[in-house]
Amino acid sequence: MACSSSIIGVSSIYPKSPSLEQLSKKNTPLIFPFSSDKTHFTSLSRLRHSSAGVGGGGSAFVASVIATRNLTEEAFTGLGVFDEGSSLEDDGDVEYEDESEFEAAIDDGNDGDTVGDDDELAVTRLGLPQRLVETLEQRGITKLFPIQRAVLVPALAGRDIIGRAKTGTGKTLAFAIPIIKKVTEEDEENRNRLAGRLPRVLVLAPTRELAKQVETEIKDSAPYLRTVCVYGGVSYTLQKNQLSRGVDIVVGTPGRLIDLVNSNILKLGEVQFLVLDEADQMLAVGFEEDVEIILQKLPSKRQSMLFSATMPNWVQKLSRKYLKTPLTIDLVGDQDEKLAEGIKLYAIPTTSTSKRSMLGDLVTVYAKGGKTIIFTQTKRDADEVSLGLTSSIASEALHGDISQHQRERTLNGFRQGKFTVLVATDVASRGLDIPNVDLVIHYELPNDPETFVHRSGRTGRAGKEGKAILMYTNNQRRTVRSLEQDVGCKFEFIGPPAVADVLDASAEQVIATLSGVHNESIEFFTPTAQKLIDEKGTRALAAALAHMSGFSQPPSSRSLITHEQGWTTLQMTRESSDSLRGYMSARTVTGFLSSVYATAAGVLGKIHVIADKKVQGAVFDLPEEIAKNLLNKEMPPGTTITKINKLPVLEDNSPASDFYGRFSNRERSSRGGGGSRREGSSGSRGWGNSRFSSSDEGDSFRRGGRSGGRGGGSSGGRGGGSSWSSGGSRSGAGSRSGGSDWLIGDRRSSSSRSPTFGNRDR
Ligand SMILES: Nc1ncnc2c1ncn2[C@@H]1O[C@H](COP(=O)(O)OP(=O)(O)OP(=O)(O)O)[C@@H](O)[C@H]1O
Repeated sequence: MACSSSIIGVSSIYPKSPSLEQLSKKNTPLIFPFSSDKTHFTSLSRLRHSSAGVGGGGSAFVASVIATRNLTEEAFTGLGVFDEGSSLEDDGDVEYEDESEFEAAIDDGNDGDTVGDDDELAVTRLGLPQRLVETLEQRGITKLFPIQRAVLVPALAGRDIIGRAKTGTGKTLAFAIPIIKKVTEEDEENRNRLAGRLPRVLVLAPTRELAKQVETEIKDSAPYLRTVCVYGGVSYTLQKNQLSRGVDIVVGTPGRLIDLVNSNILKLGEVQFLVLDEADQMLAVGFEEDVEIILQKLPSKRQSMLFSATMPNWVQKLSRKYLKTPLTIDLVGDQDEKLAEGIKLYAIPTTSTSKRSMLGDLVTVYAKGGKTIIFTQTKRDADEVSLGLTSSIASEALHGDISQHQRERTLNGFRQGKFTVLVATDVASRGLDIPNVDLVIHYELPNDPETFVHRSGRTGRAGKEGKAILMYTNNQRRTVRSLEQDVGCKFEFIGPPAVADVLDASAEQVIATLSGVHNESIEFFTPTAQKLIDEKGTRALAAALAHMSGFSQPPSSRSLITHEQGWTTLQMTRESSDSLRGYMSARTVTGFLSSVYATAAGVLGKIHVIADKKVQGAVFDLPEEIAKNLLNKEMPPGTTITKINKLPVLEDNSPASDFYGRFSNRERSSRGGGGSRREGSSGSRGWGNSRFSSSDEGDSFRRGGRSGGRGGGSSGGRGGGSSWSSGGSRSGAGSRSGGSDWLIGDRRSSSSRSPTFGNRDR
């Protein structure tokens, strides 16, 4: 089987596209080493034809022009017009001493005719079948995204491909477009293809939701082809009938596919194209055995494409065994930044009591009425968080204990905007494409950086903007910093939303809600409204707005530290000339309060010292009334006490810790939960190791249980898969394993059921 492979590095796109002919030559080792230390819009890579390569020796240079840091027009610059006639040899055997020399040559040589030409990505200019172009355009897809452009030429040339790109950058169409083109053209040549035809394309996806999504994307792009989606949890009969009527493309999860093959309902003998989507996730949900069984049943003469966020050992083995001289197209590579651009990241310190109470306010202020996905670690938390929110914001839970039918209804309802907050376990973190999700909240730290990337990637898709908020507890601070390093991102550290911001955002949302009220209803209420305005003026409308926002009662004060209602956070600072200058501590605050207002000292809540060494100060909580009294007292000269709306940066006096979500190895081992069906032995917290996702997904639903079975088949130490690309900050301790709540039985959530902020009564 195949042994050598070729790599197209970070967004390696050519000033002149390699020709179909060239890319179809299976032994051409096209090596595009990508540099990690450069802006990828300008970084260049050297292409060196090995002696075994076509074109016989010599060397040429090829630009690695773009990065998928974002999907701006700039990102597309330099892709070059799709040109089947051009070839790498056209660049000649010119040696350049360094990249800048080559860059200059590229600039000179291009004369602006290939670089930066918007039209070069236009779907109308790619030689695609007219029917496909029309449906793509109807869907608003007029230009290819980078991964699609990068895959198109080699895929059309028949190359096997391993692909990787950031979340939401269009990987589905990257494989779908060339396959649809080929299948469509084959049909145009052979108009007598019989009804009852056997599938020519097989797409494997790790979850039902993903399989359905891929099916939809393909059906929407090529409604004239027969595409059937098969997955467990629903009746065979419909799928059987659909298959028996003849099919071009089958998309499915491995478990149900095997069942259909074994019962002779699905025949794979004519499959020409295989796609393995989210291959590493197949491993994480225990599908490796099933996948291999299916691959062994496929005709050996076929084209295969494999998309995977990481390359754990199993995926590497799979590609070596079942792919022929694959071309690797890696648009992420060693880039520091693993997240799709356009996602603004926030981190907020919380406690187990405050996190739930501030959730509603975070959604109100940061999503502003748009769609939000909240990720929890456990199904129980997903249920509880959703239930807790529902009193103020319409929300639904999504996890593996919910029936397939209900899961589909929930997802559809969320897509259609029937409710705005989805609370999900990591079942929804991979691949789900829900348009216009404005906000992702990590209610708990993910189990590893990669889960963080996938969860966050549910927003900011297809070049749009989005926000993600990470909730963490004080002793997870170090992990948050590690996450920044691992993912190559920067968090803006925020505090709980201020009352004024929540009120403003609520009012804005109410205004948006009002614009959706039907005219007939408005007419019905107009006489009463007129009467109220005559009697009370604008206060009548203000009262209605307050009530609709959930604030019939005045918002009560709450702590900026714990978010608890009825508390006020005050700040105490001392002038440096003060005779007591020196280190400010909790004891200093208590002592001071005892001397000026003993009652306050007796009921003091949390105290934190301000981190800035230039400021001698601390913040502390007092019950609302006591705080008011204290503020009315005269202070000794040099000391100031004020009410604050935003926390300053505080000293971290908690013990350092370094672990990811609750079920990262490290934490779970401390609770002795070693009985996971998937024990990750990989030594890295980072990218590229075997993944043992916390996902409670996959056909574990289908099989009605999660014990043993295939997941546990390969015992113990499966880890240590080599990372996808070397270098970077990938080391670290404690890869997670397992992590779904079946591992911990009936653990109760530690979160309290504290009400949401203020006296919201919705
Ligand atoms: N060329 C394009 N122009 C406009 N929209 C596009 C284009 N290609 C894909 N899209 C849209 O972008 C969205 C994201 O695509 P897709 O789900 O394939 O991303 P992905 O890379 O597979 O993401 P993930 O890694 O999260 O699974 C989809 O809604 C898709 O329809």
